[in-house]
Amino acid sequence: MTQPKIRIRGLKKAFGDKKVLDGIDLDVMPGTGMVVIGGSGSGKSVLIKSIIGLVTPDSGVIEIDGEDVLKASRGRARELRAQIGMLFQNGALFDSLPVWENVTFGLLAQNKIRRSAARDKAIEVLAQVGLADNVAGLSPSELSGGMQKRVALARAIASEPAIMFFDEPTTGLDPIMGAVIDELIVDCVKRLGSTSIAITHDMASAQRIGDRAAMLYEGRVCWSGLADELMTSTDPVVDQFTHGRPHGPIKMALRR
Ligand SMILES: Nc1ncnc2c1ncn2[C@@H]1O[C@H](COP(=O)(O)OP(=O)(O)OP(=O)(O)O)[C@@H](O)[C@H]1O
Repeated sequence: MTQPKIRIRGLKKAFGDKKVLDGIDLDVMPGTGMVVIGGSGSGKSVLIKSIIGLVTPDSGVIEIDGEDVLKASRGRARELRAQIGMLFQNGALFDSLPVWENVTFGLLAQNKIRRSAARDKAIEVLAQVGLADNVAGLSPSELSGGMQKRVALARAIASEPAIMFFDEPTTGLDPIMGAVIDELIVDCVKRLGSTSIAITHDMASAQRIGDRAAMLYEGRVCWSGLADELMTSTDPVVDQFTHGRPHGPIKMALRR
């Protein structure tokens, strides 16, 4: 049987008395794309942050290539996590640095590239996301939202990561630019043969970039299946969420 690239079992995380993750089980098979959906505050970001090491879970297992990063030595956990490239929701670009330095930031920080070669490398990666040479010297603040997403994607793929995480990659983009970014994501992931996890609220995007999908609800994966089945699922929670129905099993915490 093929070993999952990422295997999560019984993952729990509470903040104070608030149980955010309450026993997450998830398998992501090598070379496949998993989309994680769920309401605001359902723990999608906490899940991703637990995998990349920004949040320390209370208990559970997070295996990468069959090794539990939560039990591994600090050095080994860092090695396993070094395979991960991340596209943050807001791009997380540094306005104080030109685009080329943003793109090669991780490579320079890990001494994977000489500074003298960084600009050429950035131009090469920028071309893969459809950006011209002259963008390399600009500040991120001079770019449109769509171009910033492309730069952030270029940074995420620069180290050719075996695993890629995308946190709401199309949020804030118009529908056409959203579809263009999704196409770039699918192309990049396919070219690199990477395994991916994407968080999204955009069902069209979920179906474009995901092979499989998992829905978080009440701290657990309440449903998982093919991304193509998201809109036709008869699961009442998935049906309410994907169609944005105001009434159903999901009770929204309304502010008074
Ligand atoms: N460091 C933290 N300290 C305290 N509470 C936190 C912390 N990080 C997350 N939370 C809480 O955990 C819950 C889940 O947050 P998370 O960001 O994972 O939600 P999400 O599903 O990604 O939501 P959204 O779709 O709105 O981005 C929220 O109630 C949030 O307030």
